[in-house]
Amino acid sequence: MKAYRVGGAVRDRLLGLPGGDRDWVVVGSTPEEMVRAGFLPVGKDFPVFLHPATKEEHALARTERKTAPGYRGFTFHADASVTLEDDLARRDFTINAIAEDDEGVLTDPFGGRADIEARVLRHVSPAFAEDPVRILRAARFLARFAPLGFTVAPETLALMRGMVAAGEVDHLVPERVWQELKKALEMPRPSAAIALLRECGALAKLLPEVDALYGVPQRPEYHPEVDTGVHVQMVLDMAARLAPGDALLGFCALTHDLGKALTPKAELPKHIGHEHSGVRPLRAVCARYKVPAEFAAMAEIVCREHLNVHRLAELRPETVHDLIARCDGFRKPERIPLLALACEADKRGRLGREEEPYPPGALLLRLHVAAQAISAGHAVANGLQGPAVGEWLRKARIAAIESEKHRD
Ligand SMILES: Nc1ncnc2c1ncn2[C@@H]1O[C@H](COP(=O)(O)OP(=O)(O)OP(=O)(O)O)[C@@H](O)[C@H]1O
Repeated sequence: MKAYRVGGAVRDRLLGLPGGDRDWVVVGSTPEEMVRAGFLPVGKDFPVFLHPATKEEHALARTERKTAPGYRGFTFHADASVTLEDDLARRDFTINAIAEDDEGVLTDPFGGRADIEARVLRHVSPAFAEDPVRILRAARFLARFAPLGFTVAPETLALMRGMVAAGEVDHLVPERVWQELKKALEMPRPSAAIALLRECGALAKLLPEVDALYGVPQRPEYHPEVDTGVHVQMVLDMAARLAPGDALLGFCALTHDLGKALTPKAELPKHIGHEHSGVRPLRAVCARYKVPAEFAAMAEIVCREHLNVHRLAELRPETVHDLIARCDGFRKPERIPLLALACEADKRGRLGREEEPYPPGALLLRLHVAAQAISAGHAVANGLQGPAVGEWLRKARIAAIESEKHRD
């Protein structure tokens, strides 16, 4: 038996990025032999084992055969006769289909190294079209590597378009879409993922609410980029810049303006009430992909409140209090910094406004901290009970917001 490093670890090293030896492929072995050698079996669908000492994943070299539509319709074949090249041939992108042995010798039958140098994401073989998840993986890898100059090979984009046209993405299960989308939102340039999904037609199928934002104009004095889809892409990248790797913020950025696609044509380029009309499509997205509850709740807060936060300095203290209360920001204080960041990303995700400061963000944090410092314990200490506690608390918090607002 012989083990080779494969996949992301080899790719990242060739790109000069840090990363460990995570994944291995084992050639010329059988499951029984792996177990005899002390490896721990972990794979449900195909033979994957953990190294007894390093706990790194070792998969038996395998081939795969498509048996049904969708990403689940595969049968795998793994025995001692499967070669390294066979295994690399079933992988998604050439840059992920390079193996390295213990002496550092590379096996690269599909030109992965050349594509790393040329910064190209290219599919390994036409079998790419058999698994629609790969469309989402392409989007995720582009969101990750676009800052390094990567683009998608034209023939890969054409293949992806063909897959979408053939209805392949209709077979994707929601969990898998969400998992990949969430990962894309953790990457440094999530806009590249959304743009690629749009280019191949997958966005219209998977997230029609987002796709519908392209071509919707906004007032140029507020939005020099004009197009709402372009704005959302800019907000996504600004969010990734403000809080790298934060998918929750990324999801808020992606969905904050969904209401703008619903503005009646006669009202354009104004979008009066979009913060309310956006809630319905947002809920539809969350239901479709079983988005985690806190993602759904936070995205709804950002959708509803972003205009209020932008004009926070003009709001009366009781209005600020009620805004924080609507976010449940006294019981879940971590929501308020996130709201502030999302609103900052919205304001700075505009053409030519990227480096502008965002004073409402810091103000919201200050007012929240001041109000949060007053607790029910203070009311009880003052001898209050029952509903009087809540009333006292609201008044005391409003007063705290007022005095904090006038502090400087
Ligand atoms: N759906 C798929 N189709 C084809 N090959 C795949 C697929 N999923 C994973 N692979 C292969 O398995 C390897 C490991 O997959 P994984 O999802 O861990 O990504 P990775 O390339 O290691 O990147 P990361 O650094 O994000 O882990 C990939 O590099 C690729 O060769």
